[in-house]
Amino acid sequence: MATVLRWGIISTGSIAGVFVKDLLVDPKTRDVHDVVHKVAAVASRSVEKAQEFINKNAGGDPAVKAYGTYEEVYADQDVDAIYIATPHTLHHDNALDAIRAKKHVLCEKPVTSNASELRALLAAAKENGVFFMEAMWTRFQPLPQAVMKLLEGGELGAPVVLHADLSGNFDIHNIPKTHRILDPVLGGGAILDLGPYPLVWAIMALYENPLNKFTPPSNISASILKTPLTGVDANTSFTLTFPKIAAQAILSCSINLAASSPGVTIRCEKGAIHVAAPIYRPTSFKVEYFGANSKVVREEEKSFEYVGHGMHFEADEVARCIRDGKSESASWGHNKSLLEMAVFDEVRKQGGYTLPAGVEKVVWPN
Ligand SMILES: NC(=O)C1=CN([C@@H]2O[C@H](COP(=O)(O)OP(=O)(O)OC[C@H]3O[C@@H](n4cnc5c(N)ncnc54)[C@H](OP(=O)(O)O)[C@@H]3O)[C@@H](O)[C@H]2O)C=CC1
Ligand SMILES: O=C1OC[C@@H](O)[C@H](O)[C@H]1O
Repeated sequence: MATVLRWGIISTGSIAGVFVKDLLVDPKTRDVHDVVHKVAAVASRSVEKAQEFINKNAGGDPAVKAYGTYEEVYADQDVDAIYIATPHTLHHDNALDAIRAKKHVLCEKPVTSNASELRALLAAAKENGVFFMEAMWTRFQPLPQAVMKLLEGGELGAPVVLHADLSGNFDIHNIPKTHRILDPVLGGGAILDLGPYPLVWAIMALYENPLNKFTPPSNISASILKTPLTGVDANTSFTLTFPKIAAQAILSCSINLAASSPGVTIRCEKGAIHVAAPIYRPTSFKVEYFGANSKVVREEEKSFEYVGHGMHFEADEVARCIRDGKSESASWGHNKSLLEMAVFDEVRKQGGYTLPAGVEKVVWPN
């Protein structure tokens, strides 16, 4: 018998719609038979919006409850886990409310505004005995897992330099300054919104490399160009050095440029892997194998297809962890989110990007 996980959805924004549609994809289409997902309730700041969202993304299913406050979904006894998809700077408060109501939580990336907020949430999750995970969906998709397996297999030798970029052209001169990508109150800018993706590739390929033994980067160097429109970071680059495996990650993100492809290149001693954009849900990659003098002697292309957008893989992980009584995922556990937030704190510190007073609910260092 498959385990049924009953979800409560917080917010009716664009990614919440994609997530709900993925929850409703039949798990058998991805050869999953042990867990299934049920959308039990949707909460918005307006009950009409919640109902419209259900009509649009869940076929108007009358079994899905529409709420006009987030508190109602936290209190609903028919909800097991909450998916939080509000703007970044609201994640801490929304997740804390859910945790205090003893709900398991899957919280969109970036999990919080800073590492101190995350530490506070993890303490609350422990105290309340609930599962907590950042929605780092890329980590659970088939292609990144195949790339990790290839790197671990050793045929390409050790990874030496990883390049990863995620850019998106948000048309920043023509959108309102209150748009979440531009508004510092909502944690706007490239690093918090797009930065998680180049970073997750560095974590998967370098930090999680078995020879690295989860040794954190010894050095983080960052540079930020802010937009005069609102002062959020428009173009950010950062490098991480992993001394244990003598490897470096060169990472970048921009909100005023289209994505380039390949978005990730992993250069190893005996070959290279090129991952086609978009790096948050890639569907193809190319492997080059080097011969003498590092000349490419063989190339292979791999592609991946599945029904849905790819957010259901992380949802399956949440369902299995909760079924098994776990407090965190082994694949994207608390330490990896903590590393991510520590890197972003450092990048913002070096680049001089501070959020307005009061936006961060717990302020570093704590
Ligand atoms: N995993 C992924 O691929 C993606 C993840 N994300 C992440 O998801 C989060 C939401 O992004 P996205 O869906 O694009 O955002 P949207 O702006 O589309 O939606 C955010 C929703 O949050 C709710 N909300 C609550 N308070 C506020 C507020 N003060 N200002 C604005 N909205 C508010 C609103 O829903 P309501 O009115 O119903 O309460 C709103 O619709 C971000 O943290 C982002 O990083 C975003 C895109 C892709
Ligand atoms: O998570 C995300 O992935 C895709 C981007 O376009 C989006 O802004 C971001 O939040």
